[in-house]
Amino acid sequence: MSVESNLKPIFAEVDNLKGNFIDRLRHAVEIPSVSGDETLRPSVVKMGEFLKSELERLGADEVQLKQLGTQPEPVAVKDLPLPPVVVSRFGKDPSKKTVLVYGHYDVQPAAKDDGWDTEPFELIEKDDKLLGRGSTDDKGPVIGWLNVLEAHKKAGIELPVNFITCFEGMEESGSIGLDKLIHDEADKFFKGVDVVCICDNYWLGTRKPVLTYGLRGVNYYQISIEGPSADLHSGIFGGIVHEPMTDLVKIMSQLVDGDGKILIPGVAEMVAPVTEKESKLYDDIDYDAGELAKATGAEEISIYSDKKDILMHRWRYPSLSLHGIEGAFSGAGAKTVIPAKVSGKFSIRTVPNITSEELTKFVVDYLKKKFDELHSPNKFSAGLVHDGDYWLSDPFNDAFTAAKEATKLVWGVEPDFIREGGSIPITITFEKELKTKAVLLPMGRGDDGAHSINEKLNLANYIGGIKTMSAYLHYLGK
Ligand SMILES: C[C@H](N)C(=O)N[C@@H](Cc1c[nH]cn1)C(=O)O
Ligand SMILES: [Zn+2]
Ligand SMILES: [Zn+2]
Repeated sequence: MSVESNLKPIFAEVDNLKGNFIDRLRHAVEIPSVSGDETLRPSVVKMGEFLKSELERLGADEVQLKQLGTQPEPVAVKDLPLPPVVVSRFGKDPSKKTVLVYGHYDVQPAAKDDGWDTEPFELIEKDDKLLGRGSTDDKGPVIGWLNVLEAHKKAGIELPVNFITCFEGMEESGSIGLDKLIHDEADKFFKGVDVVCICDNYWLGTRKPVLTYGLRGVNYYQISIEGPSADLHSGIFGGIVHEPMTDLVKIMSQLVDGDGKILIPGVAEMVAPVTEKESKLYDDIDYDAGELAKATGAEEISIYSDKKDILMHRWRYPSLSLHGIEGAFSGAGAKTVIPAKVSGKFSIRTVPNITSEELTKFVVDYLKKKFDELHSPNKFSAGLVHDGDYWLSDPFNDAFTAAKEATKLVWGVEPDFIREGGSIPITITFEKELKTKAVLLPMGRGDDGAHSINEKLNLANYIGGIKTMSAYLHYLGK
């Protein structure tokens, strides 16, 4: 039978089971598995357990919750258990290829007060969209793989490949512990993997499907400044003490300028120069510069207006973003406090040929120099919180060719091959440790609002994504 005729009954089941698939995602979204919030760690664990029970129900030959020990410093809660990695296996036929699918079941924080129109941990169906935290990043795709298994089962069609899952619960917090697990399991649970398929990014725009062959890395830093032993009244102490927050803001303001230029010496010099061949690749990408305004919801905030400039600065140049200040007053009202200890958080998205070690040296030396220039008596410390490498692959290998065929079958167009500005640091670890290749097959759209308020997944992308994932397995296995 041809791939296409094998897929027909599976696609029919995907359409039939739409309601069940939405309910499965609803259940997942209702578990607030925020890895960055230590108080919600039990929910992250619960989400891992939910996936395990679903995989068992779907007939896995083996499902394990791999424990990763406790979370290393900095943590507020001592001996905080890391969420388990959910590994499972369907089939072990030596005549078939083996595909490992990776996804993450943790999510970014979300609160209605941040400006959401609906409760973030409730799945709302509205205007053919599924709204809720994690709908696109990354519960939709993770649950999508479970749905692929169910559609095969209901259609009575055997999986065309051996299928392994690796679903983690710490991706949004640096994938702590996963590198070691992959290393330890390379010759055990993950032995013989031919392709790693990752569905954890998005189309570039809203109309055309894409396949992704490059990611930026990310280095996350924290600067802490500590002065008085407790917060102080600014009427009593303002003007007569060195304030930690003032020191911190001065330092943070010297990291990047208003045009996105990183002010830390040495960083720009590490970036690989643009070749003529690379420069030409951007010309053919289907991207309208106007999509940037739509995706941000603001007309005038983009630094660049030219398509090539936008894409290059998103994919192949580093960027530095300031994320927040822990310990600072941030509520409503007008509290007149001098915070005693504040920690500034920022990250740098990395690209070829930046190395994490060299970058961290440049960053920490610069931060120390800037603090010394303040002549402040406050206590200063700075360091790397977590890092993960950039990734670049060959979009013409057989793993990408199967993904291209699957995409074309489902969406009726050839996908664009793109890079991505975000980071999935574990991609490179899989490739190195399992001596294999990875493919990024995104489910959601560029305007899904991952990490933002009102995160959504279009129903068409959810259902089309499940069909594309199914087709991918069949083209790969043929
Ligand atoms: C692209 C992916 N869905 C994602 O959102 N990755 C995160 C990874 C990360 C690293 N530190 C914290 N989160 C990202 O790119 O921010
Ligand atoms: Zn993600
Ligand atoms: Zn994310």
